[in-house]
Amino acid sequence: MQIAVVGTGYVGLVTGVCLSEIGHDVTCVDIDEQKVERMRQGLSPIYEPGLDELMKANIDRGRLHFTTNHKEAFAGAKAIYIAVGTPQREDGQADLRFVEQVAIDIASNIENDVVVVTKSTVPVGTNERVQSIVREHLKEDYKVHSVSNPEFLREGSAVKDTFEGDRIVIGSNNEEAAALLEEINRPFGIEIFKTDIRSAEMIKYASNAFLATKISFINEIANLCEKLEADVEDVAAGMGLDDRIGSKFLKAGIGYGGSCFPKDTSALVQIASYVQHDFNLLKSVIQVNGEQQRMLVTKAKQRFGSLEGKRVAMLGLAFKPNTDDMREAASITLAHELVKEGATVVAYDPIAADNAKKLLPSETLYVESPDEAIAGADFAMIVTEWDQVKALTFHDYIEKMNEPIIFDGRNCYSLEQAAQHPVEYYSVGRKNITSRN
Ligand SMILES: NC(=O)C1=CN([C@@H]2O[C@H](COP(=O)(O)OP(=O)(O)OC[C@H]3O[C@@H](n4cnc5c(N)ncnc54)[C@H](O)[C@@H]3O)[C@@H](O)[C@H]2O)C=CC1
Ligand SMILES: O=C(O)[C@H]1O[C@H](OP(=O)(O)OP(=O)(O)OC[C@H]2O[C@@H](n3ccc(=O)[nH]c3=O)[C@H](O)[C@@H]2O)[C@H](O)[C@@H](O)[C@@H]1O
Repeated sequence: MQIAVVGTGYVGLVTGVCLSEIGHDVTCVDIDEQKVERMRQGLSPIYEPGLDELMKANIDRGRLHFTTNHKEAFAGAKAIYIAVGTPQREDGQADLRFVEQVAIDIASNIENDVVVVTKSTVPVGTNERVQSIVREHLKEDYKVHSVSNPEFLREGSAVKDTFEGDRIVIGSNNEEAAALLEEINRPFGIEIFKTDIRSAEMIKYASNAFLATKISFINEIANLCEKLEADVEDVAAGMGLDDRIGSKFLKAGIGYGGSCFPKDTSALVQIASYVQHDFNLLKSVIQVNGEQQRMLVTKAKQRFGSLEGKRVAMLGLAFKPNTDDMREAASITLAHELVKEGATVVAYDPIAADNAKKLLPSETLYVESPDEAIAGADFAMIVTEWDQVKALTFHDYIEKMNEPIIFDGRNCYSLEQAAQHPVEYYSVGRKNITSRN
């Protein structure tokens, strides 16, 4: 089937590429000319394992095209996917400017009936608004129906998640439009869950809010474990054995970052407030996360008193491994706090360093390897659990650092290992190892 995808970020590009892989003829359109030029050559503008190969293969098969021209992209398309950003506005609301612009782009450029599929994460009621905007701006009488088809992929495993997702949600108030979406998605072989438009929109926010809640919950338990001398890794493992709880998303750490949990939790608090609902639970989840993101600096200040003049190895910058995405990464808060306290930050990340340069303090120094980062450092902070970071041994820290003092925000090492070495090791929700001889 002929399909157009508007927006080629993490979601749009992965969606477009995967739809072409299952046999559809896909044209991706973006307003960013440089990006489109790169993609035409088979080069992905984002780091996502497996994406480049699929992109090249489908360009070669003639099933995947890129353009900056909306009319060209929409010509003959039966479905047009909206996958543009819905960033957070200052007041916490989702900014729908880009989605609304695409609705106008669709109305101005289509020359046949279409189903408009919203992949972007949008507040309840937005699909109906998109449909009205398109219909309002149409110059000819084409049939246009909206379908909500929220996306659940994770960055870093986006391609795998698209082919092996747990469900595909189709929210529609029109049977024909829903049937078209089912037909498009059937080759994925993933369970399809059909519902009305508003419930589909809510499923996306509720899912992200629930996962964020799980993370803040385990982080609060971790903070309690530290005070009560329990071990959060064992607590999470013991809890996770209960099927009703499940073991996933119970990893304590320095809080959630990324382009979605922070913005979607704030947006849901705002959505609730429009209907005079005070979403207290979610407000606490957000507050706990803010405190958790600063936790490593709090611990370092407790240990040293002043951080003035300290050289800090910051190991990992991205909000999680396998992505170059720096949006809402804890490293941003941590680096700014460290510089404010008078410390020098020496940062390492295998792929996010270029993106980080726009967000971290200008005083930050960047190095090419974890070894260079820890060389001569007064303490190390593990922010992202990259394999390259986990490959550092306690022997490396002892040999290369000024003092082997490690604040691990991701619980990368076992306490048993730490206890066998003359290091100071502070992790999350576990006892401190401070027996240095
Ligand atoms: N990043 C993620 O892992 C996930 C994101 N989402 C949601 O998907 C949506 C997209 O997110 P990302 O892919 O991260 O966004 P992004 O910000 O990486 O990419 C958006 C793209 O849309 C393009 N664009 C903006 N206006 C346009 C227009 N009028 N015509 C053509 N292109 C236009 C931009 O140039 C940009 O390339 C958001 O609503 C997000 O919440 C949902 C699930 C996962
Ligand atoms: O709406 C979205 O954009 C996406 O948001 C998340 O995906 P993503 O942000 O890519 O990454 P996750 O793997 O969920 O991690 C988010 C953050 O939570 C943290 N996290 C995750 C799991 C955990 O147990 N503990 C924990 O601290 C990670 O370190 C990271 O900072 C969801 O997992 C996706 O289903 C969703 O589609």
